[in-house]
Amino acid sequence: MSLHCQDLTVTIGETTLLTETSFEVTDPGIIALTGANGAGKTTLLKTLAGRQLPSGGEVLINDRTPYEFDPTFRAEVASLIDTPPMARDMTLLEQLALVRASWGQSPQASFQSAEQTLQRLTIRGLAERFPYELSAGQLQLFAIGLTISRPYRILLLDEPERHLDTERVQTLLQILRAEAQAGSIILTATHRQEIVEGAGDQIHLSAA
Ligand SMILES: Nc1ncnc2c1ncn2[C@@H]1O[C@H](COP(=O)(O)OP(=O)(O)OP(=O)(O)O)[C@@H](O)[C@H]1O
Repeated sequence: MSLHCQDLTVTIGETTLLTETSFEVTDPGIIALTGANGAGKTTLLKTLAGRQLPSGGEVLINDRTPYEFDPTFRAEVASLIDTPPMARDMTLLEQLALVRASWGQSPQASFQSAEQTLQRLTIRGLAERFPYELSAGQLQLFAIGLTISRPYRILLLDEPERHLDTERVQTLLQILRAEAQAGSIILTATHRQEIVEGAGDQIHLSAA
C-alpha cells in the first residue's frame, strides 16, 4: 500500500494549481496535509483520487496511475473531497446501509453496521432523519459516515473538520485513529491544529 508523488505539478492554462510536490507514504497512519489557502491541497487530493490529471511529474497509488473508473482503484481508495451524493428521500440509516449493501454486505448486516457508524459519529439519534433536516455540522458527520461505510485502504479527506465543534473534531480524530490502526493510510487536508497534532505525520505545501 503506497502513495507516491514525484515532482508532481498541476497547471491549467497559465495558472499553477500545484507546484512541484514529492513525497512517499508506505505505512498506515494519519498524515495531515497542510498549507495556506490556495496552496494546492484540494488539487493534490483530486489528483490522488484520479479526478485531476497531472501536468508534470508522477503520481502513483499502489504503483498504479490513479483512475477513478478503475474498479481495483475504487476498491482501494475512498475520498471525501466534495459533498458526496445524498438521497433526499432516504433516511440517514437507510443511506448508510445502502452503501454497505452496495459493497456486498447482507441487508441485515448493512443495517447493523449503519447503526454502529451513526453511533461512532455521535448521531445515532438522527438515524430516521432526512439530510435536509440536519445542521451543517450534522451533515458533515453524515458525509464522513457515507465515506467510511465502504471498504478502502487509502482514505483522502479534504478538511473533514469543516462545521464541526471542538468535541466533534475529537470524535473525528478518534475515528481516523481507529481506521489507521486497522491498516489504512489517511491523508487529510486540514487547517485545524488539533488534527495536525493528532496526525502521525505532516505534508506541508508551499503556496504556488
Ligand atoms: N479550476 C481551476 N482553474 C484555475 N485555477 C484553479 C482552479 N481550481 C483551483 N484553482 C487555483 O489553484 C490553486 C490551488 O487551489 P486548491 O483548491 O487546490 O487550494 P487549497 O490548498 O485546497 O486551498 P484552501 O485551503 O483554500 O481550500 C488556487 O490558487 C486556486 O485559485
